[in-house]
Amino acid sequence: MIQLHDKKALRARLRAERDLFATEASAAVTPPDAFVERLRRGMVVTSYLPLGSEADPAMLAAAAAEHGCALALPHVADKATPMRFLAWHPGDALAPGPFGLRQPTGDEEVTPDVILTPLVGFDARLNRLGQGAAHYDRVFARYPDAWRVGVAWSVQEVPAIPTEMWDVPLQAVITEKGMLCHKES
Ligand SMILES: Nc1nc2c(c(=O)[nH]1)N(C=O)[C@@H](CNc1ccc(C(=O)N[C@@H](CCC(=O)O)C(=O)O)cc1)CN2
Ligand SMILES: Nc1ncnc2c1ncn2[C@@H]1O[C@H](COP(=O)(O)OP(=O)(O)OP(=O)(O)O)[C@@H](O)[C@H]1O
Repeated sequence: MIQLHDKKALRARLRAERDLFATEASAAVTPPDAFVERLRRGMVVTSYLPLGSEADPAMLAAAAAEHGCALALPHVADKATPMRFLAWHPGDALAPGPFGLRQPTGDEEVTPDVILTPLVGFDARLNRLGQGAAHYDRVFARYPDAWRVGVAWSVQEVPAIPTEMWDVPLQAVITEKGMLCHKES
């Protein structure tokens, strides 16, 4: 049985390590060939705008846009309401949301083909630790056919993330060092 405090303590430790890495390193997440090869014209790719020291997926989103993909960003109302993905074009207006987020102002909900996913921690089996609100866990359950790609700094990898019944693993993780991918996906 996984104790709630295990995840809480791991989250706190990993956020601190991520903050340190972001202040000391001048790393960037660039699009690996294996990511670009999966992009097709007309796909919907959801990105996110980094909070604090999160890895920035901007160059992955730019590669997707160059390959004719449509972009979207997450929109949350609060911790309890399910997250939605709203269409967004680079340069479109953003509005302040909860948790210091900047969010799209439109109301065009889209179905994702590729979900670029922020995370607090991951392991080699591509289990993911998030903010603890289960926003992405619920999205993964709702869109099982979307390609689930985590975006992170390499220092966010740990030997094992405690998993629970509802956790849906990622299929790839892209860091400043490249892409980890599950062979079958
Ligand atoms: N950049 C980004 N956008 C995102 C997420 C995310 O993790 N990162 N989300 C993922 O679900 C959704 C927003 N949900 C969130 C849920 C909880 C917290 C939260 O508890 N934040 C902490 C501080 C986090 C930190 O220091 O890194 C807080 O406010 O105390 C943030 C976002 C959608 N957009
Ligand atoms: N698919 C789901 N539907 C409804 N509730 C869920 C679902 N998945 C998880 N939860 C609830 O959300 C809580 C937080 O889950 P968890 O700690 O795994 O979040 P997380 O994966 O770290 O966060 P996130 O996905 O937002 O980044 C759990 O205690 C669980 O009760």
